[in-house]
Amino acid sequence: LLDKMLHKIINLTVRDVRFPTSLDQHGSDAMHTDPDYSAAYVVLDTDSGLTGFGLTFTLGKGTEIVVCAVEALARLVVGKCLQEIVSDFRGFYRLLTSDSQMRWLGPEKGVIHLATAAVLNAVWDLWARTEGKEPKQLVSCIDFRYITDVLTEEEALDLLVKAQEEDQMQKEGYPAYTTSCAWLGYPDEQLKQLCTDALKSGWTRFKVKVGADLEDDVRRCRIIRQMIGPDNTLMIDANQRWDVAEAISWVSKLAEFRPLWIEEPTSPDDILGHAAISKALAPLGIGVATGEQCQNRVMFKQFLQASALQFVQIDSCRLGSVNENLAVLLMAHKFNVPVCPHAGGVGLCELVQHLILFDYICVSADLRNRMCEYVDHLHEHFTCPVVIQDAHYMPPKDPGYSCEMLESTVQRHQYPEGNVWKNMKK
Ligand SMILES: C[C@H](O)[C@@H](O)CC(=O)C(=O)O
Ligand SMILES: [Mg+2]
Repeated sequence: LLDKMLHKIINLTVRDVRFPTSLDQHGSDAMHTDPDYSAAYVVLDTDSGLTGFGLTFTLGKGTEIVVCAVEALARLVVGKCLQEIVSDFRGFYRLLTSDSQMRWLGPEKGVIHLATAAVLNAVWDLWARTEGKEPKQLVSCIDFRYITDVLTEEEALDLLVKAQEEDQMQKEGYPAYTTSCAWLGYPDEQLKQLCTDALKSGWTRFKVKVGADLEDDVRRCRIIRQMIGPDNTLMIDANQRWDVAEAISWVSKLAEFRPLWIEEPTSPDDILGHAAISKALAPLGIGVATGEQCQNRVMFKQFLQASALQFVQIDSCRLGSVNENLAVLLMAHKFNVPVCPHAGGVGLCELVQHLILFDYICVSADLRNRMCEYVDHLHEHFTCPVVIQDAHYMPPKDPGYSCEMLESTVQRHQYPEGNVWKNMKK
């Protein structure tokens, strides 16, 4: 019955929801030393009673700006029927990203693109609650504008129908790595304890934050490499801290710990810089990973064309939702570069698990050098939190895009009026 309904969107609400994670240094890195994991949280109500939930991730301050941007987009959404949107999803994506006045705020980058992600994530959630999708329908969601020189609609369809590997995911899940042991602000004792716990729970892949102080990095990488042993996997993440030459020399000094990748060594916009770093570090067996702050599919296209990354880190809230991430997954496949999604934030694990499962089942059918990030924070605030078993993401069972928060959480954490914030000086 739900499939037959038009689901007219009659209301969009957006709220500023913040979690005081900085108090415990969760999520801290060399550039973001005190993040309060936060979200602009969108709810779409329809006349049928079906509700869609979406969010985009922020670090606390400034979430109110994203909320304003979502409010500015609301008039393009409210009054539309879900069927009308999804029957020309590419057109709807363009409507949001190419409004002739608002596109000046981007286009397809920055706050306005984060807002687009929040709204479109809610639309995908709504759609996912109603029905299954065919490859052709999915390809029709992608805006190929600016990327047809590397990927056409026909090619995309061809790539999509080839892979079909669902059973293995249902049984074993998708491999994950953890970042939660080694945020930059954690003292060594905490790092050791978390690492011990993680090893006991079956984790074999670990990411460490680096980039603030070389001596600290050497000490922390030594601790973690000793604890995890020679066969487990280590990655390092500098969150854009260095210039190009500095990145090369700093990472060379950490090469003895055999990191698989250095993540975000320099400005996320510096494609040629990443290419130079990739070239310099290749002989050391260290790849470059980036993407969590890569603005759009066009940047990803150029990163791939320039061989500037060896691991594509898509982000469910930075790009224009599933629509734009589909384009990136397909381009990465074409360039034979593995996708390892970013998930360090609130709700990102919940969202991105869908994208990486889709990538495996419908695009890549390949697990070599592939894993999805996991962070162990704030899952209890979601109605359908991720399920991790033996360091693998198990496929979600509930319909939707998994980012509905408990209403009690939203009320308590709403900024600045929720109880969590009312009495806190921030
Ligand atoms: C500020 C965030 O926690 C960031 O450090 C996350 C990140 O870089 C990652 O998970 O990777
Ligand atoms: Mg990172």
